This record gives sequence, structure tokens and C-alpha cells, in this order.
Amino acid sequence: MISDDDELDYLAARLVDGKLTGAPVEQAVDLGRIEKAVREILIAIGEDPDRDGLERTPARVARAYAELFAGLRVDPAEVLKTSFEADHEEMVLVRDIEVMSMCEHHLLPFKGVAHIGYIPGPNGRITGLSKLARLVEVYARRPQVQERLTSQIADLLMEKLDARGAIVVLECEHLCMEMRGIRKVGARTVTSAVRGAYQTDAKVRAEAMALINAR
Ligand SMILES: Nc1nc2c(ncn2[C@@H]2O[C@H](COP(=O)(O)OP(=O)(O)OP(=O)(O)O)[C@@H](O)[C@H]2O)c(=O)[nH]1
Ligand SMILES: [Zn+2]
Repeated sequence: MISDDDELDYLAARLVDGKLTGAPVEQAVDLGRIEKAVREILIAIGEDPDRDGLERTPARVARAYAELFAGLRVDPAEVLKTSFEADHEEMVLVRDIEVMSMCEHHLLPFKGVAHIGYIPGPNGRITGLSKLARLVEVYARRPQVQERLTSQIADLLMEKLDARGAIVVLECEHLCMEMRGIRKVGARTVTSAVRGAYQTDAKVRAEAMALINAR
């Protein structure tokens, strides 16, 4: 059994500069329980969990899940705590931020890119560019559906930065559609969340979409 809390703390710390506010690690991820469950799965599929190659697999999977779901232990608001006053009231847009998450229906990965834009409000704040990517990490490292991942990012930007608008577009491929079920390799799911000025002003939205699509 693994009880290496230090390593888990380290994983979570990588998400938000060591500022942890989520549930205590031992409550959030029960490594021993995952190990037992994975051993059961191996038996259920007709494997021998004690054979050489599989002996340490339950422990490996437990560690992997702890990392894949580390976002559950992190408060996303922490990511945007460091923000700056700025005169800039124009759009800020970061394109092609890597997204890797786990679909909550099958616990299979989906991956792709996120494009995130916002417009600081008159009394609003700007944030460090890297924080947009960290926000993706925190929300993606949880059991997710792409739609919720998209809107959670947009909502938090509006709330914490007092933004005049936020736009989030995700383009992802879901392994649950590729490896199993319908088996359509390469189908990309595009989701968007528009808030504030991006919702009310077609010109602002068009400008963002042009920036997102410019290659
Ligand atoms: N809306 C949404 N659906 C998703 C996402 N990830 C996976 N899915 C879908 O979730 C659905 C679950 O459907 P169910 O019919 O309950 O499960 P299933 O029998 O495994 O579905 P199939 O994949 O069609 O075989 C599937 O259509 C998946 O393609 C996501 O991020 N957003
Ligand atoms: Zn799925």
C-alpha cells in the first residue's frame, strides 16, 4: 500500500504554487482503496493480478489517479489570487493551451486545446498569463465533461477578475469515442462559453473568434 503523502502534496503543489486550499490529501485520494479496486477490476476481466507484470499495477494506477484528479484538492480561485491593476481594457487572449482531462462517463481521457480570452473591466484586474493555463489544469484534473470544463473557466474569470467579458473555446478528442463505442477516430468536439461583452456584442465576439482561428 502506498502512503506517500509527500508525493501527493508535491503533485498538488505543482498546480498552484504550493497554495493548497482543497480537502486534505488523505481525504481526497484514498490510495489504498484505489489499489484494492484496481485489483478487483483485474480479476473481473479475467487477469491474474499476481502475475509478474501486474503485481505493482494497482499501486501504479492509484498514483496515476492521484495525479490525474489532483485538481479536486485545489481551489481554482487560488490561481487568480495574484492579479494586477491595469489600464488595459482591451482583449487578452491566449490560444492553444494544452488540455488533458478525464471524461466522467467512462474515465477515459480527452485531450486537445483551450483558447481563453477576457476583457478587463473598468475596476477589473488582469492576471498573469500563466494563470490561465493553470486554471485549465485545476479544472481539467477532475472527472469532467467538456462543456462544464469550458464554462467553469469562463465563470471564474468573470467572477474573480471582474472582467467585462470572457470567452473560452475548447477543441478536444475523446478517447471514449475513439477506442470504444462509436469508434470515430479524430472527431473533435468544440465547446464554447461566452460571457459579458462576448455575449452582448457580436463585434467583440467576432474579433475573438478571428484571433482564435488565425493560424
Ligand atoms: N456532452 C458530453 N458527452 C460526453 C463527454 N464525454 C463523453 N461523453 C458522452 O457521454 C455519453 C454517455 O452516454 P451513455 O449512453 O450513458 O453511455 P455509453 O453507452 O457508454 O455511450 P456510447 O459512448 O454511445 O457507447 C456518450 O455519448 C459519450 O460520447 C463530454 O465531455 N460531454
Ligand atoms: Zn466518455
